[in-house]
Amino acid sequence: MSSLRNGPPLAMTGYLDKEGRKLHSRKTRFFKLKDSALFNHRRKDTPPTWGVSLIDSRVSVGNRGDVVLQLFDGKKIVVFPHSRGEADKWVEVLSRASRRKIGNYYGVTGLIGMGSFAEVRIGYDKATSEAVAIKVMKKNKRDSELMRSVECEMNFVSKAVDHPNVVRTYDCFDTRDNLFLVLEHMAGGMLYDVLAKEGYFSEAVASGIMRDLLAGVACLHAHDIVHRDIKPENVLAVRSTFPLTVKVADFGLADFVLETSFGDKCTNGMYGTPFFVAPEVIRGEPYGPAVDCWSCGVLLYNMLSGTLPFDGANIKDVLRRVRAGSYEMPDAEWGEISPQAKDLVAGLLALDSKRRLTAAEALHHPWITSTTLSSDVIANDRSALATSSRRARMSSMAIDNVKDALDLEADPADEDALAALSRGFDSLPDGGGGGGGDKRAGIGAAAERRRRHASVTTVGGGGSGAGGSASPSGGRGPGGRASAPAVPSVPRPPASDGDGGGGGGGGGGGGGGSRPGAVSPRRSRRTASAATDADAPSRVDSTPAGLPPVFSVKSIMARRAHRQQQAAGTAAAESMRGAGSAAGAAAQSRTQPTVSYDSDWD
Ligand SMILES: Nc1ncnc2c1ncn2[C@@H]1O[C@H](COP(=O)(O)OP(=O)(O)OP(=O)(O)O)[C@@H](O)[C@H]1O
Repeated sequence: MSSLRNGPPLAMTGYLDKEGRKLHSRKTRFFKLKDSALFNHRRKDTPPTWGVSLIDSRVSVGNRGDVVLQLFDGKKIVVFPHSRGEADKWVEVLSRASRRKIGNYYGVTGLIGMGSFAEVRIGYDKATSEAVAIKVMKKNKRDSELMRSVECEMNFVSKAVDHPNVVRTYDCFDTRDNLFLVLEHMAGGMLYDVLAKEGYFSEAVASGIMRDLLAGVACLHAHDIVHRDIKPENVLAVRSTFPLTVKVADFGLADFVLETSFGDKCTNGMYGTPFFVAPEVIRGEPYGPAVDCWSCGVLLYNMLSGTLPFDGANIKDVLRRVRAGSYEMPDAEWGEISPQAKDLVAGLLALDSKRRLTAAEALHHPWITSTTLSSDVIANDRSALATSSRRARMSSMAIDNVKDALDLEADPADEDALAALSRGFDSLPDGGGGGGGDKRAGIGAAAERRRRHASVTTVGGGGSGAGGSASPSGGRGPGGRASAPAVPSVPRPPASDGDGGGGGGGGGGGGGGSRPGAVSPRRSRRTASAATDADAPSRVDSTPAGLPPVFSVKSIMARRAHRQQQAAGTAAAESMRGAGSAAGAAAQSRTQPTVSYDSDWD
């Protein structure tokens, strides 16, 4: 935390004798200072009985060896430290706490956007006038998810990660009611909004973006941090002009990996976004940094083709496909894409996390290191990328329920619950970003694709890396390279708009340039199979042998609870219908601008 501009959040604890307000009797209490908030505990190990904000308070030393705190709202607290030295320390740190007001250092101008747990504002550093982004999380102790997110962000800040591809945290102010993170302002906004506006771009552009992303992820992993939520919305662009520089953002799900007795590094918990989540997370296994590499693979697949590798009619379907790890590379979208690019996708989407490329390995992949990638635009229209990003975001709300849905699978009595879940998923908005609601990158697109394309390459599934048959790079379907859709022959120049991000605009034209003939070395560590199959989604639905069963005591309890909720006619099914899940409803209510923190600024 030492790299923060105005110092790390303050921390101090100790027993003090507190003088009662009326009778002036003294009681020994444990006090905990957390940046600008002071908490009173009966004992060290009991929860706080009260907490006050010290911002704008006055701290003085009384003539009885006491420390007097005059709070901004007029209240007075008198405490007696147990020694003179202790008193000096408390006075010093409490005085600093009284000045830990974000408004003393940063000004705020407008709203950039709202996340599930935070709102992000644009602001400026009062000392330098430099633009900053200020993420405000309003603490709500009853919202355990939110509090966990606050904790993750704080833990991340404590690691003081400093890397050109990780969004910098300049400052952190932890008040009684809010957490303020002052971040490097990413003027380009969300990567996918920039790409969607561009519509068509080359492998060279995509490779540069992946290099940045992988470098950021590799740095996190080197610090033993697993991001756990790598998805398009969490990849931000420095500017919206090309060449793009992107950085990893949002550490609200980040966790530290622990060394297991087997020497593996792992964490656990059900987190992520269905389209981007790794199979080991769905299987409820302990997992590690490899989950981020999987998500990078999904993102790369999506960025190159404009479609998602694991798609389906509902979330359950999507997760089933993720769990099977089998995806297709239809020639219509992939025919034009180089074998090296496909090889990297396959390396990152290896079902077996131990055989998956690490971020550091991926950085050395020929498609990333090559300086001769084609700068001809790929004929896939990616103006719907922002749309797919938004849908992924909405669906992230439902993941806990989806786990239950997977568990419910075998029980016909729960069909209603599943139907409700599917309805919730299907009712997710298509989003409006960019190219006029092209659903190709969204839910249900897989089925549509299968209908349209007779020639596909199927990768993964039953046992990646099991011994290397054809690599996906070489495993084209019998139809060979499909001809690209007709597009204007002149490549579009890169957008030259100003900073500030942008909603996804229309696609625009693109040049269907020829690919360089280079062929990458094939990875031998995964299995790939070519197949021609226009209408056989079931192939990817089978769970590979060796996966643990999804039934658990927890799932049985969840199912029972679900039934009880249904019987009582309560919220579960309704909220799933409305927002994708019960969690969705809670998250939805969070999207209202509720943060009130005037006293911290003024
Ligand atoms: N450093 C930044 N610079 C510019 N914009 C940012 C920055 N950080 C976040 N944003 C934008 O602010 C908005 C909210 O971001 P936030 O990280 O809270 O949530 P999210 O990633 O969109 O969603 P969630 O937390 O629900 O996954 C997003 O539009 C995001 O692009």
